[in-house]
Amino acid sequence: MNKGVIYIIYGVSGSGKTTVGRALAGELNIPFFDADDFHPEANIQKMSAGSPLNDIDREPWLQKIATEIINWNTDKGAVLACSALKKKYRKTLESIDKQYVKWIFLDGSFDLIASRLEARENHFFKKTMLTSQFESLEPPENDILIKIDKSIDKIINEIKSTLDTDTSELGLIGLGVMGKSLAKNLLSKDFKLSVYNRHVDQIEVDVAKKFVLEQSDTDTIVGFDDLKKFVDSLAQPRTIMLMVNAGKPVDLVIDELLPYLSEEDCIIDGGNSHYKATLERSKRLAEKRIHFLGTGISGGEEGALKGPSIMPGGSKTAYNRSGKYLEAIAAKDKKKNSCCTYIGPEGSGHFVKMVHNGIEYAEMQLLAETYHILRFYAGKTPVQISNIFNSWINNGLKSYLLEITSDLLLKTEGKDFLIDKILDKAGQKGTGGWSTNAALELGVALPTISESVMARNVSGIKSERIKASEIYQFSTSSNSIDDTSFISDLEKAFLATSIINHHIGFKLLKESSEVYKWQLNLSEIARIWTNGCIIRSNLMEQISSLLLDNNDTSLLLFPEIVKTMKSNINSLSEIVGTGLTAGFSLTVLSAATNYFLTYTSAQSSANIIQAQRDYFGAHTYQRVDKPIDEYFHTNWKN
Ligand SMILES: NC(=O)C1=CN([C@@H]2O[C@H](COP(=O)(O)OP(=O)(O)OC[C@H]3O[C@@H](n4cnc5c(N)ncnc54)[C@H](OP(=O)(O)O)[C@@H]3O)[C@@H](O)[C@H]2O)C=CC1
Ligand SMILES: O=C(CO)[C@H](O)[C@H](O)COP(=O)(O)O
Repeated sequence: MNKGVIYIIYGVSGSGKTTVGRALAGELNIPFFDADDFHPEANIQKMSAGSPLNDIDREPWLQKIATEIINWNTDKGAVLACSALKKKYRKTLESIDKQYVKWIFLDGSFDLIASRLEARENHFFKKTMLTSQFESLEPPENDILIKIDKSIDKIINEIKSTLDTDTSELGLIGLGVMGKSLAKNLLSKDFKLSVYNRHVDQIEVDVAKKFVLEQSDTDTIVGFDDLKKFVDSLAQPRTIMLMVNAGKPVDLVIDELLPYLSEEDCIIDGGNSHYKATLERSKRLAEKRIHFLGTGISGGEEGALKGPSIMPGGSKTAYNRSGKYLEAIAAKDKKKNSCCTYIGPEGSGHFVKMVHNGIEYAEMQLLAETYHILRFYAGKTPVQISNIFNSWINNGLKSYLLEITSDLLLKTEGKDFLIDKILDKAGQKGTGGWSTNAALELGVALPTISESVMARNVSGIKSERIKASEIYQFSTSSNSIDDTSFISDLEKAFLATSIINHHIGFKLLKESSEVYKWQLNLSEIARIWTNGCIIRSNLMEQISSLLLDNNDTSLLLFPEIVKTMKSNINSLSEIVGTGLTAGFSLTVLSAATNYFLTYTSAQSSANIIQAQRDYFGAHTYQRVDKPIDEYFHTNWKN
């Protein structure tokens, strides 16, 4: 482990060493010690009798403190209040490497300190000794000098800003797509930053230093490819943000960091880590008294630069200390509140981000299907489809994903649309699949999201799809259609599916909150998703205000939503029927329709499933005409 810094607040009696020392220790979250508590009894009696101590009296006292300083240095550091008036006393106290000792001298006039001492009661030090203290005082040399004729808050701020001149308040590891944007965002908010990127011979050389040189103001950022120097450049307790790829890289970086960290330091993992991995990391780091904030960040490269949506979960102490950086760089909602909020205990931040991405997967698939049917059933060009999407935006369906899809359709390469040049195999990094696994574990239905994952999987078997299409020779039909009513139905189907998808995503959040006892505030989660993130939309604004009134109700049961669904659901069924008949796969639109029809059916087909289970496996069933806690088995063959 790295060594802790000892901050020694010194000056004559009455200068405020104890008050300032305690406050500074609180700010830095390290222990406070008063040198007076280490006096041998003989010294206390001598001082109480009004006799000044001589250097022989002081020697065992200073030696005892010097030994304590060595101990505190191997732990997480400390703040010490000590008169230390003479240079030789200060030399005795400097029992550890100089770099770990910060001397802070409290400077006040005789009159000011005398008036403060007069106001003191029950203290063994008498005002008459002040003169000898001033006589003994040898002026400080290169120490931090703080004038005490101001409030305690101002004194602490001054000490902190002076200490901060040679340290950064925040460290960021990983200057990839997200790391670079977040670093620029943090700099724009005037935070003092150290950045680190690994060195890989001939591949990754001086990445951080080059990044620093590209910035307009290089005074507030320092770049490193040496991890120890990076850690040493940070103010303690440290806050270090990781923006590296999820999975093994996160553990590798944490393992490399650990030898240099001290207790109370905080690591923020801003990548898309799996929530269970975050839970494990939190436990492992808590054993070393290091805080961990598993933090979902959404907004892509541009969002990270201009203001993402941020979902931190984990140590509340760490959030209280380091959350200010995240809140400052996050996007702002319509009321100018930060789109960053403390989500809940360990793992919850990354769970919420995972569900965000699950909703994102289904919204993307919905847009892909909508584009596909407009292009190949309704025969629209990319430009016409872009215009249709824009008209939907103007009608109130505004969402980031709809906007970028409308935009990307206009991109050309020579005479061609770029969209036609892109291979139809969708990639994925896992968050959609993780959401599906979580839903299976928690027994939640997640059809729109899981079907979007499956659609990406099927898209991946491109060569087999080509072979199958040649064997089956199915053709899609594009009968002459009534443009206006088809596009109007599609718009309604799009809205209905999007509502169903959000209902499904929020149900997963609700169930996780109950099972893991996270007490998720769903309205607040929807609020921080109204800006900065990939799934920001008008619908999210509505969801946030609906959930504000009732955190427990399923979305599809809110009267406002019921009204919207009632006027759109027929169009959804209509579009799915038409599309499937015409030979188009509508994975998410169908999944949403099926979910909705099951969800709104008082009588489902599951009685047949129960009868089958009991028939072949004696799994028992409940009856509609008997109490719910009674189970029955039938001998079906007789
Ligand atoms: N891109 C996006 O839109 C979004 C991404 N995320 C998440 O943010 C995280 C970062 O993503 P992104 O910036 O896009 O990824 P990049 O691939 O652009 O950058 C990854 C960074 O991690 C570093 N890194 C990788 N492995 C190691 C290692 N073993 N030791 C040290 N450093 C390592 C890389 O260093 P080097 O340059 O040396 O390889 C690089 O700086 C991921 O978890 C991602 O899922 C979250 C929201 C949006
Ligand atoms: O988190 C994100 C946005 O919110 C990322 O863009 C995410 O990595 C996209 O996921 P995938 O690559 O699986 O499509």
